[in-house]
Amino acid sequence: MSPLDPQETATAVTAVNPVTEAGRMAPKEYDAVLLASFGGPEGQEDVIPFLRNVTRGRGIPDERLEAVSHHYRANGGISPINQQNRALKAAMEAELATRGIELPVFWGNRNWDPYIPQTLQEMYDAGHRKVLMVTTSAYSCYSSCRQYREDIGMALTETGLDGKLEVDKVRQYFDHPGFVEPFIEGTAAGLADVRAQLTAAGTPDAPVHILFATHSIPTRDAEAAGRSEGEPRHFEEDSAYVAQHLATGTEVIRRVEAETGLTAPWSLVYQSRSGAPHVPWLEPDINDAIEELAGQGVKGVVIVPLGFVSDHMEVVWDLDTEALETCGKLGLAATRVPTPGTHRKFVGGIVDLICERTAANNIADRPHLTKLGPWYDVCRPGCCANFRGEKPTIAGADTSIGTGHDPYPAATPAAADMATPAAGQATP
Ligand SMILES: CC1=C(CCC(=O)O)c2cc3nc(cc4[nH]c(cc5[nH]c(cc1n2)c(C)c5CCC(=O)O)c(CCC(=O)O)c4C)C(CCC(=O)O)=C3C
Ligand SMILES: [Fe+2]
Repeated sequence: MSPLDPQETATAVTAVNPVTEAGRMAPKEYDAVLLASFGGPEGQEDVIPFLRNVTRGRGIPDERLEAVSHHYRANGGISPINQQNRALKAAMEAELATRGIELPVFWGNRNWDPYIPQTLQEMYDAGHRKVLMVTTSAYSCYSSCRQYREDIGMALTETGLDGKLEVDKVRQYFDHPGFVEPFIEGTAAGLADVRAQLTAAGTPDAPVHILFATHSIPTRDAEAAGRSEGEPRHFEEDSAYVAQHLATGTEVIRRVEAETGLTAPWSLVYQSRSGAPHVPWLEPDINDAIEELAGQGVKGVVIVPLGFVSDHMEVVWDLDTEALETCGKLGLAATRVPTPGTHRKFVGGIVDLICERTAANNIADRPHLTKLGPWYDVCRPGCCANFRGEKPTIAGADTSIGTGHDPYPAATPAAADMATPAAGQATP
């Protein structure tokens, strides 16, 4: 339940969507785009240095890192993510050129070459001064939002570019049609595929279940996701991260049924949990959910990697290897739906997200498919908190690094009830 007094909530709800003028930046003449991503190793010799980068500052011994490297080791030490980002960058360049927009795209990673500080330096040396960052993370949480903003803040500090180079970021795009529509297409095709597998097996009417899969995160991070200091709004699920996934999943199901007549019960499940066992992370794990569904008589599963932008290691290993193996072991028909990747609609959507920041527009007109959006250009104070200590951070109301002005009006934004309906959601 919400920590808010229900009465207070009821009177405070002035709009379903709290993203009014607050949290939006004025249009700006950006002169370059930064595609920022996670990065991944490109050979066996990169694996441990990469994992040291991911876990930097936590003093994790190499033996422990070796233990979590098996999926990279099994794939020749190569993560698919860098190739996918090279392809996404090329597709963004082509789409910008088609629209006659002269904005060069640069690429930088948080954890592997090309690293963000060197890319920012390269951008500055090429004469760029106003940079708009697009990240390969769609939702709100520390790992997908604030950590990118911190890494830019630290890169500006370490390169001495703070005050010389402005870096802003596009909003979290979990409910942008460019991100969601490829999943709608994929889920429709996946349902048809699993139904066809069951028909071929002589059980055309057997129960099927849709699993929306996303990265598990510590519950403490989930609770801090998208939540700002002192703002009296709440999410029914106590987490913007969870609420955003449920709202997006709800919309995928609605559209698939409207467009194809196909549907099935669904749930949100989590994958790729790491960290100490006593620290609570979001559950259920996808493999546990699949076992439970099989126990309830489900015969087919459609796995939708709703939390991810490309078919990187967490998708090809944790879903295609582990989760599909779990399905195979239990005799379930199964398929894994593609991520947006370089889908025409996703690339077009990314360019739309860039364009909405360069020209004046009304917030209400910004594309968004759930009542949680459109998300903020500038995070509110404390949003997606880092419990490991403050760092210089861009694109937030609680920082001045990297941006030209404070976009916040004096008045605080109206409170709003951000609870999402989880209609149709079944618990496996
Ligand atoms: C929410 C989220 C996303 C989705 C949003 C987004 O896409 O950004 C994501 C993506 C990714 N996570 C990735 C890889 C890793 N994540 C790790 C560890 C962690 N992730 C976390 C969260 C997330 N992670 C968390 C809370 C941790 C533990 C704490 C920490 O260590 O910060 C570790 C350390 C080893 C381990 O703990 O297993 C690795 C190697 C790769 C690259 C894949 C490739 O190479 O193709 C990608 C795209
Ligand atoms: Fe991760």
